[in-house]
Amino acid sequence: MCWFNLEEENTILIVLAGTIGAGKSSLAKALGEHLGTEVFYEAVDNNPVLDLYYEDPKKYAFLLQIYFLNKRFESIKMAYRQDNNVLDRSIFEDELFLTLNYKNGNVTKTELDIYKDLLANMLEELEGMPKKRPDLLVYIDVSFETMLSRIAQRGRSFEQVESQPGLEEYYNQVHGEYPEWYENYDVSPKIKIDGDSIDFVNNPEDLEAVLQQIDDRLRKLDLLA
Ligand SMILES: Nc1ncnc2c1ncn2[C@@H]1O[C@H](COP(=O)(O)OP(=O)(O)OP(=O)(O)O)[C@@H](O)[C@H]1O
Ligand SMILES: Nc1nc(=O)c2ncn([C@H]3C[C@H](O)[C@@H](CO)O3)c2[nH]1
Repeated sequence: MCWFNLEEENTILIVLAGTIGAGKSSLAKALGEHLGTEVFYEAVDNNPVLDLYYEDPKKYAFLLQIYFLNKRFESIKMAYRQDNNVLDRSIFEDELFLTLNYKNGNVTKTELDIYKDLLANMLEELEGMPKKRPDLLVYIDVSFETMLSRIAQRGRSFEQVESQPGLEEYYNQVHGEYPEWYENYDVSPKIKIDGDSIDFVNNPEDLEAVLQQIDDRLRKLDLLA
């Protein structure tokens, strides 16, 4: 497999997108192996705010958004500077969570405005970098039922609906935001993967088919030999 980019910098940057539990980290890992390159995972395990947010979203929403924004900015800056890269959720998805937090009364209008200003400022900085945007966004689409079962299967304690029934409505909201977000995403070419029927985690043939689908798209974009 030969990866090369005919564009600026000789690199390929793929970003993964999709709702909670869609399979982004899993596919990012597989793509990283396929590409033979680094994967920038979302900051979850050492995140000092995430579990607090799930306990008390009103208190911690703004802090969590700033935390993720900072981490995502750091990751994409590094990815833009390095060779081929895969990003498990990117800065372009940040506003989706922020807007939902605003709708739910977890951040104030002032916090929303300050955050949006900061995000715009950061995105402007990225425009000044040698590589200006991802080469491809891979969106994993799953049904709400699949989302819930994957969250349960993965088993992060603070995400479990069993211990906090109110979370089901939050997950429904997050899930509901994604179709429009994907339609409106126009920063780079994009591709949608059916994460319900394709088991790229346990079925090697399904994984091969997904990688093939992504390779084909990269070829059409003249990014892959
Ligand atoms: N296509 C799939 N088929 C079967 N199982 C899957 C699939 N995708 C993911 N899973 C499983 O679902 C769970 C969640 O996957 P993963 O952590 O990759 O999701 P994620 O999109 O990165 O989630 P988050 O948004 O919370 O970071 C894991 O247990 C994973 O093994
Ligand atoms: N509120 C909020 N804002 C974000 O920007 C954001 N990004 C990710 N997450 C949550 C979802 C998963 O539980 C977990 C891993 O994706 O982290 C977020 N939560």
